[in-house]
Amino acid sequence: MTRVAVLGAKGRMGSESVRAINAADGLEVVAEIDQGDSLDLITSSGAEVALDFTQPAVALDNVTWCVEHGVHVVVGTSGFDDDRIAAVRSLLGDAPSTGVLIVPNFSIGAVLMMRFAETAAPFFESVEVIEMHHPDKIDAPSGTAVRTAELIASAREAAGSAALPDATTSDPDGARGAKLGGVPVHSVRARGFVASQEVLFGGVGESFTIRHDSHDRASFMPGVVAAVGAVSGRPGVTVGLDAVLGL
Ligand SMILES: NC(=O)C1=CN([C@@H]2O[C@H](COP(=O)(O)OP(=O)(O)OC[C@H]3O[C@@H](n4cnc5c(N)ncnc54)[C@H](OP(=O)(O)O)[C@@H]3O)[C@@H](O)[C@H]2O)C=CC1
Ligand SMILES: O=C(O)C1=N[C@H](C(=O)O)C[C@H](O)C1
Repeated sequence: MTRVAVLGAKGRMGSESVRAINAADGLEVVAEIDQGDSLDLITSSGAEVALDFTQPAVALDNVTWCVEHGVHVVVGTSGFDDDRIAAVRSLLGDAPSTGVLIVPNFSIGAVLMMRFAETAAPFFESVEVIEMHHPDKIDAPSGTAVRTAELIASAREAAGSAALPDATTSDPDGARGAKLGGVPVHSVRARGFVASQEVLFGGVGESFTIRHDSHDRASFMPGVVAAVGAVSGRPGVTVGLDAVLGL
């Protein structure tokens, strides 16, 4: 049995993860940690793996604590952009024995959406990302949108793509969205959504849209279980679920 601590255990994702992990073969939740609880519960419960679903402001501190105590950690919390990932890499140093698996989105459809967007990126003149989430989400843009934009920007840079065409000279209210790596990202917060995203590509005479919808948080659970089961066998920092899924 792999012993697992869940951080943010009373939250939307944490509570669903506790149920999914306890229902999975070979995994058991030994610590349910939420706001106000000491992280010492991780070590006192004998957890080998921690799963973080807290909030962006505290997740890096939680990861640091886990690495310093030799506990493998799966990070589901958003906010891990390239700068934060670099901070985790330097925390682990040159000879990491602890695994840190940072997963912007655990759903298989979202993982494929990001992969397909990265593949399409060099082939179109224009690209924009629209993400849609429930209005209780505290951060914007979503971690998935940040990761998608970073992958698109890297693929375009590697291919020597030109800057996106855009004649806008007046945008006092930010209608053209946030620019991440030069890619416009638009965030919608509306009741009825769980997590959705569209990546819109445009070329001469054509458009190409990749869309993914999570209608229920159950969509994240197979990925959560796979990540928690895999992290101890992956020392160092891994970003995304691709390698765990064999993509
Ligand atoms: N990677 C993925 O596939 C997914 C990632 N997410 C991300 O996961 C994170 C959590 O989302 P969600 O479950 O919806 O959020 P919730 O607000 O429902 O849950 C977060 C929980 O963490 C608790 N918490 C806050 N700070 C701490 C702390 N320092 N230590 C322990 N617990 C703490 C909160 O308590 P309190 O409310 O009292 O502050 C709350 O119970 C977000 O960043 C979200 O973007 C969400 C869905 C999928
Ligand atoms: O807060 C959420 O709900 C989600 N957060 C993650 C993100 O910021 O990308 C993953 C998914 O989109 C749901």
